[in-house]
Amino acid sequence: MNGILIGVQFFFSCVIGLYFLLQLKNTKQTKTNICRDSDEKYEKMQRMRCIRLTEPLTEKMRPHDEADIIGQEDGIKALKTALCSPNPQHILIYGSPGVGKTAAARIALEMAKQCEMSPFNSKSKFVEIDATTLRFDERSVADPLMGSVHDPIYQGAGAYGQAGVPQPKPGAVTKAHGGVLFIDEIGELHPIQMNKLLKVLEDRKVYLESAYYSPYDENTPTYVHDVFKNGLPADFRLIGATTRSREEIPSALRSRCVEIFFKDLDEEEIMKIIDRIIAKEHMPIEDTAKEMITQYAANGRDAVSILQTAYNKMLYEHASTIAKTDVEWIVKSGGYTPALHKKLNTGYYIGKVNGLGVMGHSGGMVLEVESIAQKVGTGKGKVNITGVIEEEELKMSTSKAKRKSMAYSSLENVLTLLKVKYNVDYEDYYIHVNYPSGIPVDGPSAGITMFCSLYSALFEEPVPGNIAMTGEVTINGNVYPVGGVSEKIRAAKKAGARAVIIPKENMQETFLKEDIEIIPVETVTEVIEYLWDMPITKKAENILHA
Ligand SMILES: Nc1ncnc2c1ncn2[C@@H]1O[C@H](COP(=O)(O)OP(=O)(O)OP(=O)(O)O)[C@@H](O)[C@H]1O
Repeated sequence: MNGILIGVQFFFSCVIGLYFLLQLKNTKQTKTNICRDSDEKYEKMQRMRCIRLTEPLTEKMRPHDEADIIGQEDGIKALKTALCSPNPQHILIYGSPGVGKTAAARIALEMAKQCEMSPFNSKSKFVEIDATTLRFDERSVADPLMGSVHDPIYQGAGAYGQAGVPQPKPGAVTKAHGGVLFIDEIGELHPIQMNKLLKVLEDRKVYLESAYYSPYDENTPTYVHDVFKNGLPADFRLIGATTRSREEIPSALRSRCVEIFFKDLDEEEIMKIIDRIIAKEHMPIEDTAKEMITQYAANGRDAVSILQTAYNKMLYEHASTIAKTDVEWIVKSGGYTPALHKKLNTGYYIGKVNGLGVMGHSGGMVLEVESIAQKVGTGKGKVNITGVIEEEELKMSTSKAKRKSMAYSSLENVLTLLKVKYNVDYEDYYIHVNYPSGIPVDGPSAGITMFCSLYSALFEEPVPGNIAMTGEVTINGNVYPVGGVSEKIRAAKKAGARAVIIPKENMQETFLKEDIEIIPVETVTEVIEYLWDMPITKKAENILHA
């Protein structure tokens, strides 16, 4: 009996021994396979690292210091003011694509690092992230912005996974600790991500959560306990860039940031960007080709890209210089459209006046208005207006409302003013006011232009073609202040205006240094006196009773 038992025991011992021997062999085999696979992949990666294409021109020509950024002097000054101080502020940059927002933000941090009183130092990082690539994940399994926790259920057989310990993964807010977090297209952040970001800006740390974490678990390393107890550090300054308008950005974010506007680049500025590249890269190019690029490039990135294609074409065709025909071919095949830059002329026109407007990020622009007025008999008149927005939809937090466009209301105000103060009964006239630019006009600032245009048409008073104006007109003939006057003055100057009429309340000391005559006015009477150099009532009476 004993012999049988010993035999059975021996048999099972052999089976168990064999089992473990096989397991050991398998493990060794798997390890060998993994090592072989890893070696092959490592070698492949090293081979890939040896392959390098040449650096694209856009990378090579990335601005490296303040002087390299063209046309954004005001924006850079504002960035420096906000960042180079003992107490740097969060910043929001508005502007069209490719006008230097990212480049300026990078340079601003470098400048702040040189600043003695700045809390930034040589180790301060610039962490760049694009909000359009940040997917919102309700379970926060992977959150590259805030950071996430890899719970044991997702970790598989890793060391933390086997020990059942949740593993914190820092996000961009922690990686940017002590430096700048740059979020491109910040307006595209999901509202929940935006709220989380606002909380981090306030706490200057980020708290992570996990159902797998237990403060009493002795297996959990001290680092993980510390993260769950005290949060991950996230003390950074935010620079958000957006191509959206101010109204589209949540006010909670805006109120925590300094808002800076980057303007669109004009032909002269695009030319400076081109000249900088040509000088650095020693590119041979015809002057007419350069001029054509400035007409078609909507921003700095476009200019660099057109130039690079033209240069490649020249090399490919073994030509000796970039010709205008090369650029013509590129703009045609690339579907580029030319930018319209209105130039004023010095003639005198009846019914034609230069107004000024502000469009999105493009800054100020000259908007022409033309009017005709024909007497058609008592009560037989008609008033037409074209080229303006007729109706506007207003979105309020709880409801939507429609209202007549401000340009429409301006026309009604002007007609009332002409009737009451200047005895012009518009019901007796066929009147047509037109904004020919193709850009729908809205806003009260069209008032003064409409008034002068109609006045000129009614009283046949020619208006100088090199004067521009902006201002709201009331039914009593007062000129009220409007927005965007600095941009409008800049646009008038660029268009070659001799003088700009603005509301007196908008007048600033800095305008006196501008290389253009600024005429501040409080009433339309002052405008008329300036334009036609004689007291209005007398002249109007002369014409009306002729
Ligand atoms: N104002 C400028 N001065 C000089 N170069 C510029 C300017 N704007 C753009 N560029 C050129 O275009 C490239 C792209 O600019 P950048 O990425 O800074 O633009 P951005 O405004 O951040 O655009 P996006 O909103 O598309 O990210 C730069 O590397 C530079 O070569």
